[in-house]
Amino acid sequence: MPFTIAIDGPAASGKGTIARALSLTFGFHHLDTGLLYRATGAKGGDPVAAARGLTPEDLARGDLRSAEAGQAASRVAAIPEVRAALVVFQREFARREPGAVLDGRDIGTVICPGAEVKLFVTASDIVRAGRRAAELGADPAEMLIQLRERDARDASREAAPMRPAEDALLLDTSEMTIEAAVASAVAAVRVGLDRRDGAGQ
Ligand SMILES: Nc1ncnc2c1ncn2[C@@H]1O[C@H](COP(=O)(O)OP(=O)(O)O)[C@@H](O)[C@H]1O
Ligand SMILES: Nc1ccn([C@@H]2O[C@H](COP(=O)(O)OP(=O)(O)O)[C@@H](O)[C@H]2O)c(=O)n1
Repeated sequence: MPFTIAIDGPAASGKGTIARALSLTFGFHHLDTGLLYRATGAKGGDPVAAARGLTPEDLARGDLRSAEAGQAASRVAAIPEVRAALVVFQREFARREPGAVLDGRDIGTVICPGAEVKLFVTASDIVRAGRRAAELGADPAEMLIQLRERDARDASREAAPMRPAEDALLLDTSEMTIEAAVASAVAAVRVGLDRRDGAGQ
């Protein structure tokens, strides 16, 4: 049986860092679902057609990590038909053997409500803006304005708004090192794996 880990949370909270570490630790596949929205926004033109026609080359573009691509992603991500076009690919990915880690905004609530482990990763907006500014070489104050705008849009949209699933474990990394945050996530996944293995016996 495949094992699915859903990781959601606001911008620059550490989702991708944790997801990559879990995929390495457990040998699971990893999908950064934000890239699907970033690539859709970066294509330009009709966003619904862009989402329906996404190719591996679109996802490999070098400019998808920029702050501008993040803002464009958040705008197209509010369109229900864009989200609908990306559901099947994500759900199929989530069932890959031996397991999969998906990170985004609606993984635990909409894409994989039955995921074996769900984490909602947060950090204060000032900490997140500082981390993203350091990563991109940008101004922290400007980054804070952008992250707040994007988080507000992501949380208030009607289609699959960003929110923790009821059964998600909340992980506030504001005062955690990467190592500590990863260790907490690894421990949560071990509990989930033990539960699955126990139930299967
Ligand atoms: N616990 C942490 N402490 C310090 N820096 C972190 C921590 N978690 C992530 N980072 C750094 O913050 C930035 C954003 O992390 P990332 O995993 O890309 O977030 P997300 O996927 O949620 O946008 C990266 O530069 C990453 O190295
Ligand atoms: N599952 C997802 C993933 C991303 N997104 C959207 O895509 C944008 C970019 O996501 P991302 O995960 O790459 O952004 P960061 O958290 O890395 O800054 C988000 O602001 C959301 O608007 C979404 O709506 N649903």
